Amino acid sequence: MLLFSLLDWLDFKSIFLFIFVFLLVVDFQKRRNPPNFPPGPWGLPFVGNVDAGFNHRVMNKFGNIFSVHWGRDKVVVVSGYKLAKEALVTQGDCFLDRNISPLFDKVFKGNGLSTSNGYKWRRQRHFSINHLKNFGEGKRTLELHIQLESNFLCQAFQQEEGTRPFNPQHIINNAVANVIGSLVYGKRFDYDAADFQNLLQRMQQTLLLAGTQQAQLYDALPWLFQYLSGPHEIIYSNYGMLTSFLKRQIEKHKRDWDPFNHRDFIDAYIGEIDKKKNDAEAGFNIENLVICTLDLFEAGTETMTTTLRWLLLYMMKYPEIQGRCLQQTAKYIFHQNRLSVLRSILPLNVPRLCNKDTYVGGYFIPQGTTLLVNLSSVLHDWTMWETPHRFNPQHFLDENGCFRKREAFYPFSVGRRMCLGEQLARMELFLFFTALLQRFSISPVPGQEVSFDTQGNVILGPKPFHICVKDR
Ligand code: HEM
Repeated sequence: MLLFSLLDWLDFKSIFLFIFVFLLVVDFQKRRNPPNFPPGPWGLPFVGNVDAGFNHRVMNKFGNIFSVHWGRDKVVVVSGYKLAKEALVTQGDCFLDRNISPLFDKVFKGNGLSTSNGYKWRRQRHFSINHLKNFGEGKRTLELHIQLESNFLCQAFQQEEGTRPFNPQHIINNAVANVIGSLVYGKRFDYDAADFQNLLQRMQQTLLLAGTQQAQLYDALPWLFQYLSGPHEIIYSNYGMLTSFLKRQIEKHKRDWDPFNHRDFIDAYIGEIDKKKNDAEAGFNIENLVICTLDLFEAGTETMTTTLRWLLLYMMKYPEIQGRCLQQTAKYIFHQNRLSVLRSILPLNVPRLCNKDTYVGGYFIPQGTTLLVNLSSVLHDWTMWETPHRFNPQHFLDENGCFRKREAFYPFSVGRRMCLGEQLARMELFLFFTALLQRFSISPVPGQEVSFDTQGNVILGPKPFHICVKDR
């Protein structure tokens, strides 16, 4: 009896061992790189180089081009101005598509602006850029919205004025969300509206969780991790809330839609659904409208909040630069609306997928490879900047104090898939920043060092901090 059970057990053990070895061999075969593929560090079986510590900061030590494995994907990472430009501009057409991770694919399903590809992406992007232009530069209404919102922002700072330190994050977040909200669904929310605050906090939480090691593991082995608990559950519940909020806005717009008066993005998009009803491939439908609005809302809120928070930190750290900004109505930092803060808040671009065999930096990149560009490394490239690791507004000024354009200014990325909201972002940063600076002097909490410690992997923000403001 005992012998039989032992044999049974041995059998089970050997079958298990056989399957494990077999899977290891398959995994090894799958990971074998073609000749002249960029070299890279060895990763663990099945999950590859998934590691929360493996972010843009440690990437530099592997050289300007290297490869890693992230679960199912072979990923090539390029750094430095020369290679980033080659990949994003010269070879840009080979890397036009996005590689959407399983975690996000479940929500976006090939829709939206940052997560669609091919003809659908081209039509959606073209429509959105036109819309931003008409509401922004053309009609000037967007500028008015921003100015109106900057009054609310200053009022909120005013309430905190004096010696009481406060964390400006949620006020700024609400202000920038209101700008994108006025553009997308034509509405702003007060800074003490609890439901809206909750929504914004969930959006922040989602981006922080998306950069964690557990989220990377989900992407490496989605078939396993979808049955286990982890951050993906919170991420999906947050997206559920966000999309319900946007669906409610869309429903309201549908009810009182007027073909002769398009107040915002949703109105214009509903009109486009009708115009494009014979072109299903272009993807103009309500499902896609939800995802496009989600995309604009997400892409245009946390990025802006984080940049403005960095600006406040730099102003506190360098009071003499704050003084010079004020004298020159902030043109010292923002000449011709150009953001000259040497920080890449999105250290890596949104992953691209190679759509045909090509070469970058002499290395072979086969179709199907994922490309990541280390944008942060371009902003810290020794060959392009005089003092790449110092906050130095002189980088953008010539010897006569006039603005000079810099080739390696890549925070919005470059090429056909670069940031769609760059013009809006520049206008908004300029107007918010100058409004705050003209009204208040900004200083650190007495006795506290200004810290540039960061948090987040997807968006690189400062850790929460407090400021003191005083009426000028
Ligand atoms: C300081 C502010 C911002 C920064 C630094 C920034 C940066 C970026 C970067 C690096 C990308 C990825 C480009 C690539 O893959 O090569 C991107 C994409 C995108 N951004 Fe921004 N962004 C900012 C503000 C905004 C705003 C305000 C909007 C909304 C209007 C926006 C909408 C988008 C969209 C929709 C995409 C996806 C574009 C596509 O895939 O075709 N961004 N942004």
